[in-house]
Amino acid sequence: MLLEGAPVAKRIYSEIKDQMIRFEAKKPKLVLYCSHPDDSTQSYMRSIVKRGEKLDIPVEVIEATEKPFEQIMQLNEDPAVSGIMIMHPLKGIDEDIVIKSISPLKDVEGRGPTNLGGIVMGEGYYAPPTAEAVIEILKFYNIAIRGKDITILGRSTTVGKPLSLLFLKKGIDGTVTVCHSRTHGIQEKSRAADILVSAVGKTGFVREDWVKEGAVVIDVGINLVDGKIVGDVDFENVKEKTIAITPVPGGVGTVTTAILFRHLVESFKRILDGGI
Ligand SMILES: Nc1nc(=O)c2c([nH]1)NC[C@@H]1CN(c3ccc(C(=O)N[C@@H](CCC(=O)O)C(=O)O)cc3)C=[N+]21
Repeated sequence: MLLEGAPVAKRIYSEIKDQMIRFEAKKPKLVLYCSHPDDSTQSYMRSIVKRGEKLDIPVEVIEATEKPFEQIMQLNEDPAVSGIMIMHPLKGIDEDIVIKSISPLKDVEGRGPTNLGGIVMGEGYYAPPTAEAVIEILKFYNIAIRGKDITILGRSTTVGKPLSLLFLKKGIDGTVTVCHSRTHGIQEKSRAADILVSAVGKTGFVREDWVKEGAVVIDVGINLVDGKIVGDVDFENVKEKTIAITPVPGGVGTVTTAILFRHLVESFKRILDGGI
């Protein structure tokens, strides 16, 4: 089975549109805060802006000045702003400090300590959209997670670490192994997985001999090769061994953007309800 992101994203966007109707004239706004964005960041920003146009949701790009802290405080206090994304990397600015200064209510990418900590406690506002997209896809296609052996390749703050905690949540109940560059026997640990998630950022990282027969493979990798997007998984060879696999492009990435906008609308509702 090919786990395409489009039908998952479509359902999320239709839920968003239903909610937008109820808001009438009022609208959420997303701010993309950047400093000299690189090619890959610019391409992501363009695709978010385009999606905003489709949904009739304003997306504003703001360039960092020499006073980032003041800028973020102003965005935190502005009731017209529902969500703030700090585009990575922020060149010439300490990104960690800027991230920590976003109001947790507007941190729609779940990058700050309050939202990240919330995942451990099981009651966070926003989990990182890419991590959430993985769970969303598995649920959409009715792939059982409870009690399964899951191996995650990569321990990033945006995917590997938060995703491991989402898999551990009560009601999801996976058993997780997280591998990284210092892991011994990474191939064996990958081969042991019922569900293998790759979030490494290296083309061709997962080969067919890394995958158990009948496994589910989720490719989170977004690698630019000759201007084209390619995942971490050697798709053509690996797919023969799987019962289900995500394509790149058209898989997890498609759902990520949808979840980002879902968080934005949630934030808008919270702020309307006086949650700010
Ligand atoms: N705060 C922050 N969050 C990020 O998530 C983030 C970032 N900064 N900085 C840059 C990197 C790079 N990145 C991309 C994501 C999607 C595409 C992309 O091309 N996506 C396709 C779909 C890809 C697919 O279908 O798999 C699209 O949106 O149409 C490119 C690049 C995000 N990043």
